[in-house]
Amino acid sequence: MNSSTLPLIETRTLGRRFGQLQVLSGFDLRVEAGEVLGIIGPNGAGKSTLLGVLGGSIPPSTGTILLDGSDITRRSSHWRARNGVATSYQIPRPFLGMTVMENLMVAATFAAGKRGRSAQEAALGALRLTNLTRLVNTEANDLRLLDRKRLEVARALAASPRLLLLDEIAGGLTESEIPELVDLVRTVSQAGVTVIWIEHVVHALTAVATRLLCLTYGRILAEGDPATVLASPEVRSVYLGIDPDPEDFPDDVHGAEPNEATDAPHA
Ligand SMILES: Nc1ncnc2c1ncn2[C@@H]1O[C@H](COP(=O)(O)OP(=O)(O)OP(=O)(O)O)[C@@H](O)[C@H]1O
Repeated sequence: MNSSTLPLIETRTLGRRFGQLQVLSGFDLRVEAGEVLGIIGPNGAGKSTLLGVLGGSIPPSTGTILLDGSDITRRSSHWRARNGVATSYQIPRPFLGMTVMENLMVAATFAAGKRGRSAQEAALGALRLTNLTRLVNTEANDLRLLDRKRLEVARALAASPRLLLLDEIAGGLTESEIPELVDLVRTVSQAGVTVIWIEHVVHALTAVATRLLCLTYGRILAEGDPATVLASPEVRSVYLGIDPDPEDFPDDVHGAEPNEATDAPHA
């Protein structure tokens, strides 16, 4: 088959069970190169499990994962990091006593398996993309949270990924910092990296996502363009905690956040 017709990543009947709990079930996903796919869903919907399965830290119980058409289901997270799939987590875990550049060199060398000049170029590229050049000699310990988040994304980018998985990276940021984070994700996307971003800060996702998917009980409740997904009665009810009757709630829901009164998550 012509590789240009293949999605960058695809899952077929993916499932993951923890004991008696079926967290993901019959999960089929196709993500094309260049997309920014946003994923929302209530607490416990299976979002982080899905990201872990895609990134290789959680083996699936059933199903298949294809990267560019090749089966990577049994490949480790280490292998995936070196072959185009990188993950950035909510809680930054840099080496606190090292500078920004040292952290990126470690990521490029050990996580990505690059050497010498290639490692240095990857680290410098990640620095530029994440706007951290000004802080190159600052110890991670001294970075404010937003810059630690940048560094976390930069460490993932040092592996030169084609697919970047973002797990609730807006967590802990102030409302005024969110636009900068959105700009960061947009810049990464414009550099040619495909992004899958799980997030509870819905307006951050809608600012940059080309497609939104709402997960509940490990299944797709709705997917499509962000405005349509957020307007869907099921998503309004299950995730946003809004009465599905649009007559009662005519306001635009683009800025809506999950309703804390439901089992929906924190913003
Ligand atoms: N290692 C594990 N062992 C047992 N159960 C787990 C494990 N990891 C996740 N679960 C359970 O699987 C379900 C889905 O968890 P997951 O973290 O994927 O949800 P989520 O949608 O990311 O939730 P949140 O929005 O709260 O982060 C939850 O009920 C969780 O308790």
